[in-house]
Amino acid sequence: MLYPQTNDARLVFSLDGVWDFKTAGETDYPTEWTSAALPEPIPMAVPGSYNDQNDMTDLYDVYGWVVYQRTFSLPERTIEGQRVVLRFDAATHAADVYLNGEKLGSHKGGFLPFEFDVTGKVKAGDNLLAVAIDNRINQSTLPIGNEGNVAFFGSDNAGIPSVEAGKRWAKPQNRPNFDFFNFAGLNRHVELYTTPETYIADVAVTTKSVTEGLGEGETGPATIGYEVTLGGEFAAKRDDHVTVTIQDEFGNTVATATGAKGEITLPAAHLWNPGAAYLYTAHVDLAGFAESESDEYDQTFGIRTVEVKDQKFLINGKPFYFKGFGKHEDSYFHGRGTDQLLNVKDVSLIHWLNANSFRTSHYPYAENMYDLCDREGIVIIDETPAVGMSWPQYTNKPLFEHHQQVIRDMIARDKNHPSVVMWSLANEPWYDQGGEKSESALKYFTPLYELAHEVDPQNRPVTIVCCQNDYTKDLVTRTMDVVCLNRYYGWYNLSGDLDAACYALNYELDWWEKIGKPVMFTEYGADTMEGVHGTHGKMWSEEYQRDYFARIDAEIDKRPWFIGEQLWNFADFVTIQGTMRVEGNRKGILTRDRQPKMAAHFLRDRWAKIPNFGYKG
Ligand SMILES: CCCCCC[C@@H]1NC[C@@H](O)[C@H](O)[C@H]1C(=O)O
Repeated sequence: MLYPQTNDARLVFSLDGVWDFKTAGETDYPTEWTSAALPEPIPMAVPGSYNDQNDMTDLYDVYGWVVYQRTFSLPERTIEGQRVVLRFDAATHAADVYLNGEKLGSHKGGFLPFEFDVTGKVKAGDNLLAVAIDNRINQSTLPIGNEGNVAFFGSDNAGIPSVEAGKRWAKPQNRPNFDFFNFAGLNRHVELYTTPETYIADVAVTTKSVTEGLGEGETGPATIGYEVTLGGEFAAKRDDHVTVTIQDEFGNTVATATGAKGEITLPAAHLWNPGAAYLYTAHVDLAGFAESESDEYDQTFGIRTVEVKDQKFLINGKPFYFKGFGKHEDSYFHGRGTDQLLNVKDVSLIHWLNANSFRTSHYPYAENMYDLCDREGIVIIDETPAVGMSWPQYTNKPLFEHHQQVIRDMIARDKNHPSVVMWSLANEPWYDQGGEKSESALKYFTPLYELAHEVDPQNRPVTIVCCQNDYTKDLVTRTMDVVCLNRYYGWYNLSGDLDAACYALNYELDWWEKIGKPVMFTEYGADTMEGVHGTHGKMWSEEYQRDYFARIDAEIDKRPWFIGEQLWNFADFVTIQGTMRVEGNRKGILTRDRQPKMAAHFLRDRWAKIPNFGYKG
């Protein structure tokens, strides 16, 4: 799905700003709110989660529907004879969309874009846009919500009559089976855009071959593939009207081709590398017989290959070592709302830390973060919102079909980003119960692994991120291209005892050595309250977090097939309230307002000495 672009053939109108907002019911919303002005609305900024924007009411406890509304006006000359599309970069978690009182449709899933063709429905002059959003999560949504009364890390004294009576009496709430706050609403940009009636619907660029072993700044022959998909009335007859011009990062034309699909060899290609990005632009031109069939689109891309081979993760044929973290889209006031300034600051902190990568835990992030990483040479593991799953889900057919759609949509959106080097199907699905439960997980995830490989034009590696589990009974993780481990030896188990933690880690790594796959950490860490210290750092102290990484890293350094260390987490982040969380999860090596804890300085020094390539030979 192409990101909206303004050019000679297209126009983009942002619908961001302050909308009207009102909370509605648990299971529905008043129909009249979709076609007439909201009664006594409150202001709500878009993009942004609604939860933290108003202190007159507790929007952290919303369970069910809210309604956003705004009017907008368009001049006749900009929409006449054009295709007009209404696009949501995301709406969390489910949305019903109405334009001038007519329901355009619905969308399920809170982290990927969706759009409606509103040609002939949007009018010159004033239009009323109403969006109803449901924040409920359950056993059939991604992410997963518990349908009982306890969330992930929630506490309970089940069985006590008074407690059970209180649970029955309590007002319904979301019970996330995941460890991040369920921020909701119009978290990302909303826009209208126009295209000609026959238009460029999609562009896919792949790297077919490169000259391996090039040093930084060196060039060599490379071949790329491209495929342009057209849409609209005359799409089927216009493939030969497509021209593709490849421009280097200075805008100079370095190659051209005609036809909707083909290969182009550049004799002196600059490769995209971690820490040394180089972006080209594929300028796609559709020259129809009339203006209504003439379109253009600029698609940036990077020339690089990705491959798993001999227990190594190769980028442009060189063994890459992941240095980084799991992150969250999480910040004061914005909640999960997209914030380009924070993205720019976080990327500067990734550089400051001498890191080179992160995982989009635990959902696809906003597109502008991937664009930033493309230009900054930062590597991304792109993850679906499948977090909190366990064996009842593995036979849930509607959920499986939704998971398939999420994988298709995520890859369709992110396929051209050179920063994206691997897809993660899920985070910490519980699947080590053995027997038919472990088998049911394998039956669920194997087709998803195959689907990701099938729908990705670049055929990148595919993984799944497994939690601290009985790895001998986990039949799924070992089938992935890369084994991604979330391990908390010394925190959630063998707590405070780093000697025993290292022993146990090596005990498990000896087992993985026999599996013959590349292995990396996608999570390891310790909750840390900034300002807590000790001469013999105990848990929650800054010294313990530093010692934790120092000790564990010394062990993984001994394993040549251990290809990366992504710790948990880049920064502190908000979760549900509970006995295990103090204003959220404190495993950040940075505080939520991005100040470094002691471990950040240790890691910055460690990672300064670890090269992007060849660290393990
Ligand atoms: C009992 C072992 C469970 C370990 C689970 C560790 C969790 N992984 C997923 C992340 O979203 C959580 O924040 C992390 C944690 O709790 O800090």
